[in-house]
Amino acid sequence: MKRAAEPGPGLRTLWALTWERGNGRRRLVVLGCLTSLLAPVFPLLQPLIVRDIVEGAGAERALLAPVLLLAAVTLSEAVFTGVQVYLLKRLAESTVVDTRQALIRRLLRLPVVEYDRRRLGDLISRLSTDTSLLRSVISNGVFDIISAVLLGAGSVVVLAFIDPLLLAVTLSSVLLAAVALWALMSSLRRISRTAQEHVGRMTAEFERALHGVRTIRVFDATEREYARVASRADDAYRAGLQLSRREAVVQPAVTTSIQIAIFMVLLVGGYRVSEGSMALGDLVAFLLYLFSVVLPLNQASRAITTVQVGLAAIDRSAEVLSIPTEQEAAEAARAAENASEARAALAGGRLRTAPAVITDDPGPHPLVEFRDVGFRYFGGPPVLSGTSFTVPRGSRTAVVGPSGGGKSTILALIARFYEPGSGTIRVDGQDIREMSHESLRARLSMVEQDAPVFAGSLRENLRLGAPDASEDALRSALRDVELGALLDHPDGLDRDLGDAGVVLSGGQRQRLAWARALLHDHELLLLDEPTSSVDAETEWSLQRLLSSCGIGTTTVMVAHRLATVVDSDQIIVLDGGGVAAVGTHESLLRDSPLYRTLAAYQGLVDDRTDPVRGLAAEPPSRAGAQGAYG
Ligand SMILES: Nc1ncnc2c1ncn2[C@@H]1O[C@H](COP(=O)(O)OP(=O)(O)OP(=O)(O)O)[C@@H](O)[C@H]1O
Repeated sequence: MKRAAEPGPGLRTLWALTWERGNGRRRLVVLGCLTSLLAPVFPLLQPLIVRDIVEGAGAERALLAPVLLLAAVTLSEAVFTGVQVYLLKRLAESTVVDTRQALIRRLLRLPVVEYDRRRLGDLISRLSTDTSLLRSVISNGVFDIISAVLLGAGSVVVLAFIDPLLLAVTLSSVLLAAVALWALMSSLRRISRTAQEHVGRMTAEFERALHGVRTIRVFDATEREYARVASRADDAYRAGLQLSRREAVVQPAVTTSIQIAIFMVLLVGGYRVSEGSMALGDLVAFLLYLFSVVLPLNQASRAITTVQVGLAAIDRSAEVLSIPTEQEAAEAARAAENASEARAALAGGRLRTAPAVITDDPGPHPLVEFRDVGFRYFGGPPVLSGTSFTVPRGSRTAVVGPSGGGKSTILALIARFYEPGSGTIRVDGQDIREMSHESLRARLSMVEQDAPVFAGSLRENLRLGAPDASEDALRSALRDVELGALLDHPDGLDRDLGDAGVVLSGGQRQRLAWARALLHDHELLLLDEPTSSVDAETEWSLQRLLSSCGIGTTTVMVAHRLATVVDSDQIIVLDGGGVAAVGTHESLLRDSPLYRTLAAYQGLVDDRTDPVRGLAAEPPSRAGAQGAYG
């Protein structure tokens, strides 16, 4: 993996972002280049005209023509600069918006494991802060450097014609400035990248603090959280200081060497004019050209800073843009697997011609099938190993077991948020790796454990998975989940639910998630503890709703409270990363010691011993009480 502060291929990415990705922008890039090439023409012409005027005044020639020419050139330069600024700003804005959209597109499509691994605040800062820096690279950076280099080079050529000796004197001190600039350039990008990474971490810490602001208040942790975020701000400040120290050395070095160059020209040139070996007009022109050499140096030093800071930001954007999307990662994995299968087949003397279609049993397929599935989260211990079970079509299947046993993981694997490490998952007889994520998910609906509600209106939340649902359908879905009272609010479906649905209670949020899931067309409903935040009465009505969901709907429900799943068609008991037992409530009570223990702990049966684990022989008698087993 690339080291954090290592400069990446920023210029190449900049080229890709401005040119390769934007057909409509190419015209702007060409015009930007042309204007940058032409911009030095004006300051190169002006000193020549001034020299004519000075010499004409000395020789008492008519001055009107050169003065008018000077005025025309100066005016044209002003207009030209206006056009150039507009073109470059437009190019910059258009590149920034495209890059932002590309980042958003990718950031919303990364494999779920990437969100687990990364800090969300850092991803957000790449989208906001880093793309803003990209703007200045284009509008004030790269093209300024082109103009400055051309103007400097052009001036040097003209200076060589006017007075080579004076030029040699000048260049010796300008060289000092160039060396100082080079020194600045080499370290700037690395330090900028570090500074931007610190800003990313600061944003991530801040996002964490805002996310849990109530918990932080209750635990009186505001000061400590402030210290965490502030220390990240301090890190960014220190990197900024490092940058400033370098600039503090380089900027005066550049300015001083420029001053020395001017003094030298005045001294040597003045002396030569006084002794008659140089015309006054030449000295004036020389001085003006000298400004054309040294001013671009200053301009270049600012532009180089901008470009280096911006390139560091582009590196960070490029890093995100190079992460494969969920679909790309799956395709790459599939291609690698096919290649290795083909190699193995070739080595064995046969070549597979078609993907293996899996049908051990010719009868109707179960809707979901896990066969020997093994899975571990990135870098973690195994969560599932050799897990096999089937979910018959139209059935209500429950998954129960100890907390942390992998119940939610099973739902995440069915929804293909993660790829299994081994084994196969099939939906409707087809290996889900052979399906696109979209086509798989088009068959699913889900109520997640923490039932996220999105900032926005009630209507927007309901329409998330059913954008075409009618108003009546939305209202009736709300009534189905006992949320009809929300419609009494004066804003009705337009009611704003606040950030993460803060205006709703926990139970209301969960019921809203139910309504959203039911509105989305689905064959398979995945429910992850979908009644954990609702009262007993609502729980009962949601269960009834589930029963009346319609023939053809298959549900897989993770549950802690066994009371909610006793009438399931089958209950899968997970333990130790595998399936400990499968059956109905009654058969499991009879055959599965673990299930009997869970049921006893929740007061569903009167079994006062724990035959499996030898735990306390007195489980809480309260129905629904939850202990170590959920
Ligand atoms: N995104 C993740 N990254 C790393 N490890 C994870 C992740 N999600 C879950 N785990 C780990 O995987 C294991 C199984 O988690 P999972 O959420 O599937 O259990 P569960 O049976 O649903 O638990 P609970 O009943 O408490 O909700 C746990 O040890 C958990 O720490």
